[in-house]
Amino acid sequence: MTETLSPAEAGKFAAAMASVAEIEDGMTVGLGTGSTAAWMVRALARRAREDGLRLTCVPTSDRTAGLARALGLTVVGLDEVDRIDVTIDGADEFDGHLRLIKGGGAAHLREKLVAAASDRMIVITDPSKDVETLGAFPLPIEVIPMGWKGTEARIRAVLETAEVDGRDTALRMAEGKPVITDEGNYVIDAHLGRIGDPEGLAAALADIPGVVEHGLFIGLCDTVIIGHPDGRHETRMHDQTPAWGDVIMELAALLPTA
Ligand SMILES: O=C[C@H](O)[C@H](O)[C@H](O)COP(=O)(O)O
Repeated sequence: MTETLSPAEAGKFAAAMASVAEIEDGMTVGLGTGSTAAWMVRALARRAREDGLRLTCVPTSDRTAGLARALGLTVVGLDEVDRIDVTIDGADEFDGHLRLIKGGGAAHLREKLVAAASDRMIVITDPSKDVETLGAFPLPIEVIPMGWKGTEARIRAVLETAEVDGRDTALRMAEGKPVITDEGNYVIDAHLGRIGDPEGLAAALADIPGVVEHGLFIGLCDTVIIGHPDGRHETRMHDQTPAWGDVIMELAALLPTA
C-alpha cells in the first residue's frame, strides 16, 4: 500500500493506521479534518467493518462528515453526545510541549470544540510538522465577516507587542473570493515566523472582538503519533520522551532473530 504513496503521504498513512489501533468497541470518536485525518477516517472505517466495532463519530467539518458517512461510519453532531472518548486529528505544526497550530484547512473552530469535548486528543502527522518553535506556518484566525477589516486592525495591534518575528496578516482567499468556513466566517492568516509566547498570544487573540477562534491549540493534545515513510511510527507524550512501548519495540527490533 505505502509503496504507491509519496513519502509524506506514506508517513500520514502510517500515523493514521497506528492511531486507529487505539479505538475500541463502543467508543465515541472525534474525527479531524485534512489529508492526514482523511487517511484515519478510511482506516477507522475499515477497522470498524473488519472488527465489528460499533462506533459513534463526531466530525469536525462537513468534508469529514461526508467522507465518514460514505464509508459507513455512524455520524452525529457534537450536541448529540455527552462526551467524546478520543479525537484523532492532524496538525500543521506541533512543538515539544505538544502545542499545535491548526486551521490550514480552515476547520480549526470545529476542531477545537470537538477536541475540548474529548477525554483525549491524538494528533497524527508526518515528520515535517515537528518544529522547535511554532510560527513558520501562518496562524489561522477565524473572524466574523461583519467588520472584518476592523478585526484585522485589532489583530495587527496585538501583534505589535507580541513576541513574533513577522506581523503580516492577510484575508484567506480562494478563486478571488474570501474563504468561508463551515460556520460561515472568514479566516485571516497571520505570518509570524516565530511565536515566542504561544500562551500569551493565544490569550490576547481570544480577547479581540470579532475573533471567533485562532489556530493555537494549547493544553488540548495528549499524544502525537508521527508516521514515517517506511511505515514505522513514534509516539510523543507531554514529557517529550518517547512512550515506553515504542522504546521497547525499538529495542526489540535491534535483537537478533532466532
Ligand atoms: O483546518 C485544518 C486542520 O487543522 C488540519 O488538521 C491541518 O490543516 C492539517 O492538515 P493536513 O493533515 O492536510 O496537513
